[in-house]
Amino acid sequence: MNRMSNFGNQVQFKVYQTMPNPDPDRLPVKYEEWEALAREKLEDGPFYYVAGGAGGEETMDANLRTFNEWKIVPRMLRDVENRDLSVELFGQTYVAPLMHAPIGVQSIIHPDGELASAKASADMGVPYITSSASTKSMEEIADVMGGAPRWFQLYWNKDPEVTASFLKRAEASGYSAIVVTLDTPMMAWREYDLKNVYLPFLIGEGVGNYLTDPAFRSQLPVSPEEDPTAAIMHWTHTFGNPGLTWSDLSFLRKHTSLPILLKGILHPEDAQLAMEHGVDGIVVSNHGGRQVDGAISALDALPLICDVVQDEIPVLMDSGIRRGSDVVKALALGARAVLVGRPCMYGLAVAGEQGVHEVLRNLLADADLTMALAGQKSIADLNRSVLMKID
Ligand SMILES: Cc1cc2nc3c(=O)[nH]c(=O)nc-3n(C[C@H](O)[C@H](O)[C@H](O)COP(=O)(O)O)c2cc1C
Ligand SMILES: CCCCCCC(=O)C(=O)O
Repeated sequence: MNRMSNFGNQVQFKVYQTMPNPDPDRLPVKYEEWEALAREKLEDGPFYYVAGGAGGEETMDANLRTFNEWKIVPRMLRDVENRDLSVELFGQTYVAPLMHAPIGVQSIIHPDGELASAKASADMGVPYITSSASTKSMEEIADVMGGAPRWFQLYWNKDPEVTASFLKRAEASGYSAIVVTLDTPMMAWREYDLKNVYLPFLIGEGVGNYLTDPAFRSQLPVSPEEDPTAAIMHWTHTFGNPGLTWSDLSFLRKHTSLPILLKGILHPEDAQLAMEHGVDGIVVSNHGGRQVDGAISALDALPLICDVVQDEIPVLMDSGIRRGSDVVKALALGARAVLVGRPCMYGLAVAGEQGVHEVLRNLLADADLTMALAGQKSIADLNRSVLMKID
């Protein structure tokens, strides 16, 4: 039997066993409850850094609302006893179409930070995408994951030597794809962070990958150990590169043989350009509503982009995945896999590695059960006929 088809039953049994005498310390099941507990654990600064969006949060809200506008239309009598949630991407088979989104500065959420999230993902067989802005270095994160699947997310530094060095280090430490985030060459107008006067990078969080990088260090007049403030200031000036254009993509291709995915694509014409420039995949994303307030929701953008891409390269998506039904809807609209962001961070805040593990496990179980009850046994069979849009 496929490994994934057990998740639903495991969770059901656990819930039913604890029903007569609920343990008050039991970890939450509901997304909203994880978020509420995270709110209790974290100070205003870190909590709103995670939970907040750009501007008036119109796009962040739209990300969730558009999932509700699509309805699953279940089918019956289709033998769904054995389900297959596995997915193949770039020649590798993954247990499920779910990945841990790249998330930086996790030390503001839990002292174990990215190491906890990476270990939980590795244990679940869920690929972990290490952020350039991780508190821990990409090598430390790779070390705790053993041979488990991992990708690396690149913030394209102004200094080409640093960008090339990151790509080289990612290959050397066993990352098997590069996700280039294009929507954050600079931080957006984030009202909670401005109100709270909270930017983790300025207190040295999330720069671990840089401080250990030989190319980054070679640009500093003195070492970061001697003058941490100067190192952070140098980072703020070089972190993002708003001057990039499509023709610059050839630089990345020259410096890595790994598959390259572009994250932050929302316009169908950019999807077309991505293919013309030979990229290997696309992540439809508005960064969880954290960058352009007023931008199209990721789920609205997804089918428009899939219509252009026509399965020539894999299209992944994130921004708004909260429950198993969201996973099924995104896949039915053309995504090959989805990335999970804030839910994992609330799990991390509440219970460290165990919390992330529980969030991922529940999400997988929920997706598996939703597939089964909708009469779908393989993600390859999912298509738009499974859904209906209610405006
Ligand atoms: C606290 C936080 C930090 C993030 N850091 C990064 C990052 O370093 N690199 C990146 O590409 N995306 C980053 N993201 C965006 C996520 O990868 C993903 O696009 C987003 O969380 C999806 O939206 P959702 O959380 O609403 O599901 C971050 C998101 C959050 C909440
Ligand atoms: C100076 C911008 C760094 C942003 C890195 C973390 C991130 O992507 C986020 O959304 O927050």
